Amino acid sequence: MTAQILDGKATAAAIKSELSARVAALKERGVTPGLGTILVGEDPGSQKYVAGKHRDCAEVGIASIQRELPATATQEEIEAVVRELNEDPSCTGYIVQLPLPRGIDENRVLGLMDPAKDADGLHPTNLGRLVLNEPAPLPCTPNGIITLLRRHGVEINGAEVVVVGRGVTIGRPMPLLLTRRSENATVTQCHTGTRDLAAHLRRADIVVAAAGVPHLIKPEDVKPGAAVLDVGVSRDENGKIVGDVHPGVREVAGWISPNPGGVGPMTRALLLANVVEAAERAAGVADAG
Ligand SMILES: Nc1nc(=O)c2c([nH]1)NC[C@@H]1CN(c3ccc(C(=O)N[C@@H](CCC(=O)O)C(=O)O)cc3)C=[N+]21
Repeated sequence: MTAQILDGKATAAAIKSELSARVAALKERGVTPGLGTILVGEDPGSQKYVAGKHRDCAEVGIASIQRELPATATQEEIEAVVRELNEDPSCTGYIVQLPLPRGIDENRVLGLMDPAKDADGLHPTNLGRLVLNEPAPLPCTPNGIITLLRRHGVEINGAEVVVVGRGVTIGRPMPLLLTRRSENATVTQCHTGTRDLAAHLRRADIVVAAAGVPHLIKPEDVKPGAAVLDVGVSRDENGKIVGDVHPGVREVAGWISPNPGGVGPMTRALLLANVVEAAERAAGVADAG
């Protein structure tokens, strides 16, 4: 038995086509959603991700606002661009591409963003709203993972989920989404301090592997039929993506997300969804999430 594929590329394409229709409806009311990106430094990976986000925008009719600063930019220079996008009415949502260069206080920069324009769902106010069960833009990767599972009919309600990793973009918010009443999963969070990762993995119906450790999840540790989401992005010596999930897991799991082609495209699609939703809310469109 080989696992069925959680096809992030196809699912993201479907979401983008739904978003295109919502963008067209906004434009008829005279509103064009605009996504801003703030990129600091010349990291080729980050440049590639940001370029991908603007390509997605063009696809669904969202305007692109790109701000680039050199790696030597100061805290004040970065904060000035944040203030500029807060004030810019054509920018309905934006992200600060992470990580920022060493020496920059990342949390301070994120805290200065207008929470109503936070397309990543990582502003402290929005993370707080999530904890308090109040409506807020949702963190894109965790939201993408849940959307990917739902659209493939994988049962989340009552499932035992193991999240591996405790990073701010995935590991920490993922359990917050999964334990909402609408998801109703039981979550175990594992991390580098976990004594016996394999013991937890063996009981999991769903594994979210977001540790950034190549091939951490081994076939012998996965429960047959489980859904396994490979979120890790490491690179081998040729620059090829190596995920957190060992290729042998395909023979044991019931569902697996390829990497690339799984969670990455979903992250980008749900980012666009946050931008469209924020523009709808600002335009007073009912039912904006
Ligand atoms: N403020 C902020 N928000 C982010 O969402 C954010 C960030 N900073 N910093 C970096 C990470 C990384 N990230 C990716 C998104 C999509 C793909 C993606 O679409 N990947 C393609 C393949 C790309 C390739 O081949 O390199 C795929 O998985 O199929 C990858 C990585 C968003 N991040």
